[in-house]
Amino acid sequence: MKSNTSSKKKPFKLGSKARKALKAAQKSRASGGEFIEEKQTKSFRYDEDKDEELKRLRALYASGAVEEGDDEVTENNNWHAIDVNSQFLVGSSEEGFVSLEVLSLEKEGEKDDAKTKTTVKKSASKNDIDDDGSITVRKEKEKENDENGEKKEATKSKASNAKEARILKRKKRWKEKVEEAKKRKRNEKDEAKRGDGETAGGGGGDYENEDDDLLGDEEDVAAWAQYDLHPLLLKAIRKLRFTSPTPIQEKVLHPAIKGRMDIVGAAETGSGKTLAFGLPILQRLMQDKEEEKWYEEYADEEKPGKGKKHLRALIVTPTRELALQVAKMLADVAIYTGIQIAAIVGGMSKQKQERVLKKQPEIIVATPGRLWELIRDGDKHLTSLERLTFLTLDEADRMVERGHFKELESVIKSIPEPPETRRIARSAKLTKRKQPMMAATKVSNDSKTKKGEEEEENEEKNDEESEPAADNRIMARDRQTFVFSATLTVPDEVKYKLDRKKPQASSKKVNNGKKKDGGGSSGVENNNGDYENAYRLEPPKELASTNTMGNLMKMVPFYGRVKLCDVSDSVTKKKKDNNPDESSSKAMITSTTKVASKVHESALECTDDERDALTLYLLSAHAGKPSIVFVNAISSLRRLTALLKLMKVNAVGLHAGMQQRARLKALDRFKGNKASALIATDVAARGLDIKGVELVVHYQVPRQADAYVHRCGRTGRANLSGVSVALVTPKERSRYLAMLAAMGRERGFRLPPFPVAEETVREATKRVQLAKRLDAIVHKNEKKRADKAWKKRTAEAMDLGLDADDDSDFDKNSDSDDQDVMHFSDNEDGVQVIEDFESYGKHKMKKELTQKKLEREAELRNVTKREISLRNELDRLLKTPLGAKRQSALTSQKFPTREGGKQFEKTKKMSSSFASALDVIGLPKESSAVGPASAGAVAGGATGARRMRRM
Ligand SMILES: Nc1ncnc2c1ncn2[C@@H]1O[C@H](COP(=O)(O)OP(=O)(O)OP(=O)(O)O)[C@@H](O)[C@H]1O
Repeated sequence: MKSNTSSKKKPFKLGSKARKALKAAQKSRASGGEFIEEKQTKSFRYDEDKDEELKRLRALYASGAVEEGDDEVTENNNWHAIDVNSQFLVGSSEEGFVSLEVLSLEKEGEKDDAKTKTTVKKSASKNDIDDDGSITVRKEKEKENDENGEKKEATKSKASNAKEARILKRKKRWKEKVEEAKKRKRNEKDEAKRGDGETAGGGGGDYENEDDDLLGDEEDVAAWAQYDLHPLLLKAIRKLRFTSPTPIQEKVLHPAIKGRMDIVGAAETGSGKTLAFGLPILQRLMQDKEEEKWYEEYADEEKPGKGKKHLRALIVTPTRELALQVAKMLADVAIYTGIQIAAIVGGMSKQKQERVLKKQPEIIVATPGRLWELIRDGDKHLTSLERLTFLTLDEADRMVERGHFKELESVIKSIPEPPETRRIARSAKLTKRKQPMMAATKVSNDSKTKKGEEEEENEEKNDEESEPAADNRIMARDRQTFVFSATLTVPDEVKYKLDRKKPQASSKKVNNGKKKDGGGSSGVENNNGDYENAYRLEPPKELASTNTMGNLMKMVPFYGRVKLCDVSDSVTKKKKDNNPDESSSKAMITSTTKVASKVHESALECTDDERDALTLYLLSAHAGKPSIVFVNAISSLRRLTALLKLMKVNAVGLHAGMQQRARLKALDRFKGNKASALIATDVAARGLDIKGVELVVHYQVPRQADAYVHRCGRTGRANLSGVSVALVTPKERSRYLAMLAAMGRERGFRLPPFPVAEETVREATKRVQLAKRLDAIVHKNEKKRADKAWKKRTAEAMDLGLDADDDSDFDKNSDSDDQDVMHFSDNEDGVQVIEDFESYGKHKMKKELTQKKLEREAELRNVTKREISLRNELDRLLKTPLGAKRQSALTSQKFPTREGGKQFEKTKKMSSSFASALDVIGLPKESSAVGPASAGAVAGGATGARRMRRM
């Protein structure tokens, strides 16, 4: 519809409502209308053909991209769609003026015949609609006092009231529908999540139709804008409430996403490394999806490899639980994208995992053992790695340890070299061009949103021609390698490889179409400060066979420029600051071990016997909240867990010797607050992200400093505080000191002592002693019961035909008896056979067993009595909470270092932050109080501070 040209314009006075209306009309004018004045009526003639926004909306609708309820797509500054159906697009303005637009829209093809009709109406209660498509702006009737005008107003207002009522009714209906649809979508999503435990990942990537309640407030994720992340990733980030990137993410995302560089990254535990390598992967996959769409829409040819789902990213982690956690984290971020992520770990059904692999997930997070097993078995998805774009080693330093290295090496060897591609910014451009669709919420009234195809083609040509040299001219292998850990060391021999003067053999520079051999660094490196640590590594010709970190670094194929990202706030960094001449690469990533800054470390000197009591003391002080106790051996774990359970501590064990199902169940119980203490070996030391853990106890000093750092890292994560307490016996002292030295701590540095109430510790000791006695009996009885069951089964298998009574004889047979009777060995088939049985004779055996019957039954009865009485005694003690009877501070007899404390000035220096950290873990105020008075006994008298002997 063409606009009427304006008649002469007269100045007029408007009320506040009308002024508002006028403002809106003027805005609309900018998008294609014209303000006119007719008699007493000030009208805005609306020329919809000139309205770019309207055109865009119509095109969206015609293409089927917009459906009812998709107001997120059609929203703009002036108004947003409130209803879309086959006939009408109804919009309302936030300004309150253009309250309604009824646009009849045609599907493509019908365009020529159908007429588009637009009616825009005043928003105030007395709105006017002009059938010719004009917006009418009126002065308020009372103020105008024009008779004719009044008459007109009256008529119009009647008509408009009726219409308004209809519109309101329609609005209401629409709102209900939208709510219903949203609810349905949410339910569907929840169900999909519950139902598909095998592969995690987003649900379809149809972002135009996504639930819109998460979009809108761009402020929440504004800090991420610099990385041009795909809107669906941003949407998930916003949902996760990650308002800004963490330091390691800040450092990594630019070079990894925009520079497509390889990354060697070190950052303290709990600092968000998973997303530092996860986001570049997801972003690239989304870019590729956009590119595929572009090919579909614009290009004559099909995108190479289209239709096939390839494995695009392989992430290897040292433990199964970590693999599952990483997969879950990525799935959370990929929730809206349709990207499929699967975890392939040992201890779970291989068949099930093969089924998962048949779905061809784009991202796999795996442990090396099972991964190699499946590759060796020739799994199709895992052996078609020609499009593998990302190889990530999480906790890389752990990979070089025993048990992982060989398998990892085999996996890496099995990955073919990636194809060489020209690195161009095309995908980025495509993404940019498609952004209006993806981020339609951000679309402004900019009239450039839609371009003719010809125009686009030209633009693309120009783009490519005018592409910045650095982006357009590098031939690069299309694979990025990420190596991450909190405790990463790159030895000098490997750093030598990072010599910037060595160009990568497979890299070629393309300069204005002419290929040149890469010579020197100048052309290769980006002068942008972001990439100041950019290096190229030669891909290794021979893979290393010995398991050192250096060899891992040699074994890992770096095909592109490598960026070293170290935000571990290391000692070596300080060294670097003092020596600015030193190459940054050489100074960084040498920081082996650094405990996360939010973890308050402490130590407690104790004897072997005291370990259990102190552990009980610490767990009780922190009762009800999740704590982790790390032990060095499975046997210690079993004993301690049983002991704690007897003392009514809700403890659960986790170690590598457990069935995978039991491992996951234990972890689930702990995560779900069904157990308050996790007793674990170092299998749980790395990577596990368990919310709310505030206390980590090192029951024994770990064998390596990096294990200590990772153990500590289970608390103090994501900017929260936590406390670590290392129990150190005299025997462990040298290991403890070596550990401090390995962490770069100054000579003479000791961890601050953890203050304890000695009297309470003694109370704990009493309970522990009782529990130990009880445990010994329970253990013995359990063993007997197990023996009994086993012997019964064996006897049945031998067809001895024992009486019911005879069963008890087996109960009471000692191990030595058993050995006299039978000898078991494995035959070649692994089947147990009984040797010497025939020679012994069934009859003789039966008789012998019967003779011992009475005597052993009596013994069993006694044992049971003892067990019951011990249980009762312990129960009596446990009725009073630990520490409730504490009255005065006493010093330890065994540890002069814990007495008086005058000579231990360090305690005085214990920071107030440590004191408050103790508060965090719930220690009573006086026990956590530190300062001069706490040197032995704090005022109030209840606390004796244990402290480490100066060594
Ligand atoms: N940008 C962010 N903002 C807020 N929280 C974040 C952000 N990125 C990650 N997190 C959260 O921080 C926690 C730790 O992240 P992550 O597990 O990736 O740490 P990590 O550095 O890998 O730790 P570790 O070295 O122990 O494996 C997680 O709970 C994660 O959800």
